[in-house]
Order: sequence, then structure tokens, then C-alpha cells
Amino acid sequence: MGQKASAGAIGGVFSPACTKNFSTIMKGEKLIMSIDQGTTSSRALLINKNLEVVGVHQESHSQVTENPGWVSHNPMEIYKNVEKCIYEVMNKHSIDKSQIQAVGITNQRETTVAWDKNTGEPLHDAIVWLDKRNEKIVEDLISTHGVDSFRQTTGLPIATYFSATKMRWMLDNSTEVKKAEDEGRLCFGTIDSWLTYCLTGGEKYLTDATNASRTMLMDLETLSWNKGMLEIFDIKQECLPQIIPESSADFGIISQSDFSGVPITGIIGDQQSACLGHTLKKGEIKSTYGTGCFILMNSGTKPIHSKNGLLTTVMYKLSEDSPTNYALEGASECGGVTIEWAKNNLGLFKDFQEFDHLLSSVEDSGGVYFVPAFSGLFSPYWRNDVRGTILGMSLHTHRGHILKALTDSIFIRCSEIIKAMEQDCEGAIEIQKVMVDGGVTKNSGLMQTQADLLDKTVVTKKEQEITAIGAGIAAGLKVGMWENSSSGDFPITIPDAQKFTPSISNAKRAEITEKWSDAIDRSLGWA
Ligand SMILES: Nc1ncnc2c1ncn2[C@@H]1O[C@H](COP(=O)(O)OP(=O)(O)O)[C@@H](O)[C@H]1O
Ligand SMILES: O=P(O)(O)OC[C@H](O)CO
Repeated sequence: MGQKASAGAIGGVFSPACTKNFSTIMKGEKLIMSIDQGTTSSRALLINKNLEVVGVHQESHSQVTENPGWVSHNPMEIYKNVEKCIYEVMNKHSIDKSQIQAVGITNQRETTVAWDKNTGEPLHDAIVWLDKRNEKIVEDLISTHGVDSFRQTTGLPIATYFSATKMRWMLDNSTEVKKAEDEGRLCFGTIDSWLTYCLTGGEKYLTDATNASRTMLMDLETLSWNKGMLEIFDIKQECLPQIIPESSADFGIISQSDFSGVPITGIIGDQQSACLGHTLKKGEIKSTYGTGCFILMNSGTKPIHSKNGLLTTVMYKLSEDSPTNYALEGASECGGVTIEWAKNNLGLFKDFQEFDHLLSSVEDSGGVYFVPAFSGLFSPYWRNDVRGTILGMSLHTHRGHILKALTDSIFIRCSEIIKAMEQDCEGAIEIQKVMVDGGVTKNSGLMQTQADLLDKTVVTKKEQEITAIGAGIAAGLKVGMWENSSSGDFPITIPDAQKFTPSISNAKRAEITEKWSDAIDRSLGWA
């Protein structure tokens, strides 16, 4: 039987109640609204000209886990939550619609929606990026083509993560979706397309290149649907949205009654949006710790094709006459989800006070190692045959050690991704610091652990909502709220908050890394 898991491992139980003291909003002040539609919740945020978040409303949505490895969302619940967030944030801060210059949308990527062109009704639950129901399709593709055969065209290895295999699964397994395709009324899209379609009353069916680059159907160089990829997946181009190459463009006018007439001028995938929020320069790196953990390096205007298990993706193109910027990305399937799982599924702690207390009760994990392969391992391994594995327990082991092993695993995964980035850059770029954001970075003890395991400086920013700010920048640039400088750089940078520098010995780090590789080897092939 299906199981609703809204309070399960990725249930967003810790969705932050907003405790921030906001700067005052002046009467009639011009603002940008950013909509951040994430894996566990949706937010609407108000951003002023100084790039300060001056208001936010957040709503969590259900995580449906009908079978092991399956994760889906209800597209209508997500849209209704977004509408509610817009209404509540405007109401809470007594904002008049005329103050909102534009809306920017940033979203969980890859998650795939199918809906009816005529009625706008969803034809299936949204299949979430973490979902593995498409494993068989992926295995067959790998055995026919080889895992890396589409890298040159799409920048991606064949994996369950990307949208094309989720679309294929729906076509093969849902009579509703197949019938709609046969009758020419099927719309496939990522969450940005779905929200834009709903907010514009069905007027606009489009996406931007950052989101399209995660489908495995887009050509990384031309930023258009690739005919060869469409043939391989047997997906009709008329079932896909129009790709707008820019993330800062006219994406449509909202028709929803309370907010009608406001233009949508920003669309950008959430991890690329965080790069914009951090104003990442060439060679710089950001790591966002939300449900998963995503590390992106600005690799400039030429894509770097990874030889070490990373992804190549569009970072953004901001105007018709600006070049496309690319990123090298390491995607880790485990971030806050591991913390939520420890609380909700294992009952290791009840709140963050107890979480901190437990972690400070131990020096280290006491020889316990955890491989957080709830959905297999993404970058740099791309293995489906691994499941969560815990090793090294003795009668000495207690809750603190296990929690330490679980949280360490998040940061070891990130460290190995950054090592792979250094290898891909072949010495051309020296990584000294990593800019961080996302829910997990609220915990300074954990950020210290990241600096220790990485052997690099980790920097947090004064504003936490970096992802939402990125979409706000994209939207605001289009309507003249800000202008890029003549060098193409964005004129405002969010100040640093805290810097964490490595504090453990090289010998200790080497010991942890060695034991970790051993743990990985032992976990491979389980599933
Ligand atoms: N004080 C904290 N310490 C550690 N982790 C935290 C803390 N507060 C929130 N989190 C984690 O942050 C994650 C949510 O981050 P967020 O950026 O909102 O995620 P998403 O965008 O994926 O929905 C949750 O998984 C939660 O466990
Ligand atoms: O919702 P987040 O912040 O975990 O981000 C999800 C990613 O976009 C998946 O690729």
C-alpha cells in the first residue's frame, strides 16, 4: 500500500520557522518577489534593491513514498502552496501589488510533471529527482549505449536522476500519460514550466536553459532540444516546453487574480540560482546543503567535460547578448535528508538542541562509518547498486557516535566531489575556499566539520536565502532594478558572515578518508 511520508525522512519537519529580523519595507518601496520551490517546501520572498530579504512565507508539501525508492509530489499541492506563499507574504507585510516589479522562479530541478494541455490538470504525480522507479530503463540504456555516451551532447551520465528517464517511465507505465501523448494534449515539464503555465493561466509553456540542461534532452552548446536524444528516449518535441536560453527574460504575465499583471522575468534552476546569489566568479565554488547537497564551480564560457564523475551544466545566460556560462557540478544525494532521517526514522534526537548536545558529547565517530546511499550514490560514483550502510559498531558505540558518522558522511561526500573537481581542472584552478548556503549551514559545528574534512576555508553569507536571491537578481536585471557593470559583474555582493578554517591534523583527515573508501567498497553491489 502507498505510504504518505510527509513526516518521514524528507518530510521537512525542521522547515525553519522564520526567526530573521527583517529590514523595514518603506511605503511604496520597489521590490522583487522570488519564488523558491524546493524539494521539501515552497517559499515566496521579498527582496529589496540592497539584495536584502525583507519578507518570506513558507509552506511544506507532502512527500509520497509509495514503494521503496519512489518519491513523488502532488503538482497541484505545490501550485496551491506557491499561490498561498504569494498571498501570505504580501498580506503579512501589507505590500501593494504595484510595488512588485517582477517575479523570479527558482526550483528543485529534474523533478518531472505531466499535465493536460487542454485542462491544465496533472496526469500523474510529479516524479522527484531522488526517485529510482526508472532504474530498469537506466540499466537498459547503459547496457546499450554505455554510461557516458551522452556526456558530450548533454553533459550528463545516464542516471535515474535526470528527467528524460522519468518521462519515459510515465509514457511506459501510465495509460493517462500515454493517451494524452497519442491525442496531442501531453505537456511534460520541470517544476518551473509547471508553475509558469499555472501562473499565466496556461498562456506560457516554456522553460529556461538551466532547467532544460537537467533533462538529458538538451544540447549543451546550442541550448535547444537535441533531435538525437529525443529519438533515443522516443519523446516528441511537441510534448516539451519551448527553451528560452536566458534565465533573465520575459517569461509571461501572471493572470492569477490577486497578483495579475505582474511579469515573470526570472527562471533558473535552484543550484544555478545559488551560483548567481553568491556572484560566483570563474573558478569559484559554492556548496548548497538542502535536502541533497550540490557543489558547482563556475567554469566560464566553455563547458568542461568531466573525466571524474561530475556533471557539466548550464550555469546561466543572463541576456541575449551575454555568453552562456557553464558549471562543473557534483551532485550528492545526501544533505539535510540524512539529518531528517536520523531524527524521523531512527529517532536519534528530537530537536536541534539535542542534536548539538549529542554531537558535542563525542570527539569523533568512534570508528563508525556511514555510507548514505539511500538512493544509490550520485557524483562521482553514479551507482544504483548501493544502499545505506553502517560499519564499525562495537559495544562502546552510542547515539552520539552514530549521529557523528551520519553527519560526517554528508561532508565527506562533498569533500570527494571537490577533489574530483580539482582533478577535472588538471591544476588550472586552485580551490582555496568554498562558499556555502542552505538549511544545514545554520549549524556552525557542522560547517567546522566541513572545513576540517575538506582542508579548505568554508564561508557563510550574511543572507541565508542565497538561492532565492539568485532568482531575484535574474528577474530584477530584466526590469532594470539593477544593471550589470561594464565587466558583466553584478554590482552588489552579499557580505560574508563567518569563515571556518581547517582545525584537524592531516593524519586524522587521511585516516578518515582511507576508512571511508573502505566503507564505500564494502557497500557496493548490495542492491
Ligand atoms: N540548525 C540546523 N542544523 C542542521 N541542519 C539544519 C538546521 N536547520 C535546518 N537544517 C536542515 O536543513 C534542511 C533544509 O534546508 P533547505 O535549504 O530549506 O532545503 P530544501 O531547499 O531542499 O527544501 C533540512 O534537511 C534540515 O535538516
Ligand atoms: O530542493 P533542493 O534544495 O534539495 O534541490 C534539489 C536539486 O535541485 C535537485 O537537483
